Amino acid sequence: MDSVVWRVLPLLAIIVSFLIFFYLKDPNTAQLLIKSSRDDECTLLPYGHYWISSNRIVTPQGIISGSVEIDEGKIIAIVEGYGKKGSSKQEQVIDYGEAVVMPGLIDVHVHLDEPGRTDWEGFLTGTRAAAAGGVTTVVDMPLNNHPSTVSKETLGLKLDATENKIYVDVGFWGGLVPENAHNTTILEGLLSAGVLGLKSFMCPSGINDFPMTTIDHIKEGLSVLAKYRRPLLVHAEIELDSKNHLEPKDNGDSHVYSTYLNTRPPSWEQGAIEELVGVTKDTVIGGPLEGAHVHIVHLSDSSASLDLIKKAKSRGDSISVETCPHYLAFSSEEIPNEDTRFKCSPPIRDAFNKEKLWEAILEGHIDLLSSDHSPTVPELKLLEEGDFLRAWGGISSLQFNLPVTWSYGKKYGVTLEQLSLLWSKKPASLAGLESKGAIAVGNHADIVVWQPEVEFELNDDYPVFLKHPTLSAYMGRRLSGKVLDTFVRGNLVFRDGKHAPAACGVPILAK
Ligand SMILES: NC(=O)NC(NC(N)=O)C(=O)[O-]
Ligand SMILES: [Zn+2]
Ligand SMILES: [Zn+2]
Repeated sequence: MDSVVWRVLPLLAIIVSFLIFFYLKDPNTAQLLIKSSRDDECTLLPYGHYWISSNRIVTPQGIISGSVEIDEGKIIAIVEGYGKKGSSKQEQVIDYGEAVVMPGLIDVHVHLDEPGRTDWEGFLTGTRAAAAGGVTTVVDMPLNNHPSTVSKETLGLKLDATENKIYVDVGFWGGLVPENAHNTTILEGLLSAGVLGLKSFMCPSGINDFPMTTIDHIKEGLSVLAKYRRPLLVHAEIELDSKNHLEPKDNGDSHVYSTYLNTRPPSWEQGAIEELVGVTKDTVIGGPLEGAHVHIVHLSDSSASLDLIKKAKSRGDSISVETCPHYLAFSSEEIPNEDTRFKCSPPIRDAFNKEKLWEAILEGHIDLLSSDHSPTVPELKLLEEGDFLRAWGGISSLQFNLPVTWSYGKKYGVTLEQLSLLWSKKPASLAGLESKGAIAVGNHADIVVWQPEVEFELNDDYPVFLKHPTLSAYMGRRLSGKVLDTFVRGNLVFRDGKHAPAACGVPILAK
């Protein structure tokens, strides 16, 4: 008898390890570190196999009336025809009626500031805010946390810090800085450790251990990235003229927004993008940098800068661009004196610029949206002093992505399908998340359910989960588009102002 057991045991071990391997292996380009045991605390639902019904489900094939079947965190069927289900068995159905069922938002530009600056934000507060806003995946920027994420070791610190603290899935960009641009071993170490791509600044970042890169550093970075087929995200502003970098006393009243606006003219964006498109010409198919991709973050200038990007795209360069809700919601004319909540770089420009950004979005020249959520502590935002030149630059907005872009976009005719491309499908493809970004069979059940027609006031009674709600430029606004429920890989992580008891988001690493 004993000898039989000893013969069967190794066989069993092999079978079990095969099963574990296939369970953990995600068909994505990027891999999720999925926990092996199902934890009831991860979801507000008492079941894991269920149907979601609605009259407005946004799918890649258009808006349908029907039901989505979810099991074990995945979408396993989509059936057209409201009220119909795929099987006759008694099953759990969540009927949302007229509420919109859309893929969860993927925000590829957030600064969660952990480890090192959890007084600014943090994984816990940041991802709770994300879940409350229907954002099911965020990709965290490599700076504002301390130390910056510029090596395999510093990525390791970030991964450790996520433990039991993330309510949505979180990927990571690594930093391209002069030190690693010149050292392929460090850079490849960082890429092999799983960052989804790199990010660099063409002007000072405001963070000491995240120095800016020149176009030569960028070229070196791109030649490594070409091999990994991952993108480089660039903060594209160049300090062109030192005259623009005046001290407050020389440059008008620092409590007036236009004083700050004049320090960062559109020519700064244009100058940086000119240098970039001089390099992206080599990313065309058959070019020496084929496989590399440049993504311009937070575009504000909708004139010459955008024209350069359009031209580069039309000749086949691998280049894309994002803009952010604050450039689409606000204009410089309406920013009150001393209201430093609106300070960011590149700056929010005039109303004409904003109109042209919307036009570019609707015509498909801007590929995607991101929040560039970049909070700090109220003291550094200088809310009391109201000094635009000395205040921290960064807008706090992660929880409001969907209602803001819907509320301000409606009058330009933005559709639900366009929002879902801009906030889910395109960001997923930039970050290499093949099983996310669309309501499609086989994908992760990452879903937001919301009511576009319901209006609300962002006042002190509104449940805001950001660490420092007072910093957000959206407070006090009336918005439309209320998030009801948020699902992350089938877990109901947020409903009716409440989060699931446990934080069961997972880190996403590139393979
Ligand atoms: N260090 C930052 O967070 N900077 C950010 N600040 C902004 N956008 O004002 C950014 O993304 O450039
Ligand atoms: Zn930036
Ligand atoms: Zn940023």
